[in-house]
Amino acid sequence: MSQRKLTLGVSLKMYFGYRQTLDWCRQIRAEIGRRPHDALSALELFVLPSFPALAPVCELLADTPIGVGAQDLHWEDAGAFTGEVSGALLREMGCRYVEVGHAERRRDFGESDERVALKIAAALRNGLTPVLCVGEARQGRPAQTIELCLTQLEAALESALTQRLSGEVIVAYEPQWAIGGGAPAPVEETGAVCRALARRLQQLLPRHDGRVIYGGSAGPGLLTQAGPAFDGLFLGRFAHDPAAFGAILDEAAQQQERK
Ligand SMILES: O=C(CO)COP(=O)(O)O
Repeated sequence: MSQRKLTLGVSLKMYFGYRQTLDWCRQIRAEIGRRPHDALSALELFVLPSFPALAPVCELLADTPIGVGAQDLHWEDAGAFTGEVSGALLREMGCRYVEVGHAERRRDFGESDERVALKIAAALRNGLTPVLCVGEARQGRPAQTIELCLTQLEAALESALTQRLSGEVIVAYEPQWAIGGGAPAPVEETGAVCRALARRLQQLLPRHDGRVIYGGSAGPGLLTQAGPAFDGLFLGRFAHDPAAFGAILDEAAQQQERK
C-alpha cells in the first residue's frame, strides 16, 4: 500500500468558462514550475476540464507532470450518439484519464451501475485510466457504507472483467453528502472505506496498484490529517485557488517523502 503513487486529481466540473479554464491551468503550471522536479515526480497529477477546453489544456500542460482527462465518455467507440464523446476520440487527442460515474451524473443524468460498467470498459479498451467515483448518498454506519461502496465497485468493473480488459483504475471514494459542502467527511470513517475499497480493487485487478483517493470538500490540510489513509485526493472547489492547489502539492510531496 505504501508503494502506491500519491495521486491528486482536480475536476473543474462546469465551474469555469473557457478563458478562465486556460488561465487556471497556466497558474497551476506556474505552481508546478516553482517546485523541485524531484518532489513532484513521485506524484500522479491530473486535471479534468470541460470537453471544449480539453485540446488547449492538453497543449498547455504537455510539458508538465499533469495528465489531462475528460469528465465523462460514451460506452461505444463510434456511431450515431448525438452530443456524446467517445473514449477513442479522447485518447486520440491526448487525454490519459476519464472520470466515470460521478455522483452528479448518477443523480442528475440517471447514470446506472450498468452504464458505469460499460463506460469503465470503454475507457480501458481505449487505453484511458478511468477515475471511477463511488460513494453513498446518505451518511450511514461505516460497515453499511463499506458494503454499499464495494457493491458499486464490483458492479462498475463487471463488464471490464468479463471482457478481460485490464489497466490501471483509480477509484475516487466520494460520499455524496460531503460533495459541495464546507468540510470533508470525517477521516476516521473515510479512511476505513478507502482501505476496504483498495483491498477489493487489488483482488479484482491484481496486476495493478489499485489506488483509492478521497473526494468531497477536500482541501488543504486534509492529506496531512489523513496520513496513509488515502492514496490521494480528488479535488473540486478547494483547488480553484491555484495557491491552495500549491499548498496541497506540498503536503503530498512531504507525505510521499515519508513513505
Ligand atoms: O465532486 C468532487 C470532485 O469530483 C468534489 O467536489 P467538492 O470538493 O467541490 O465538494
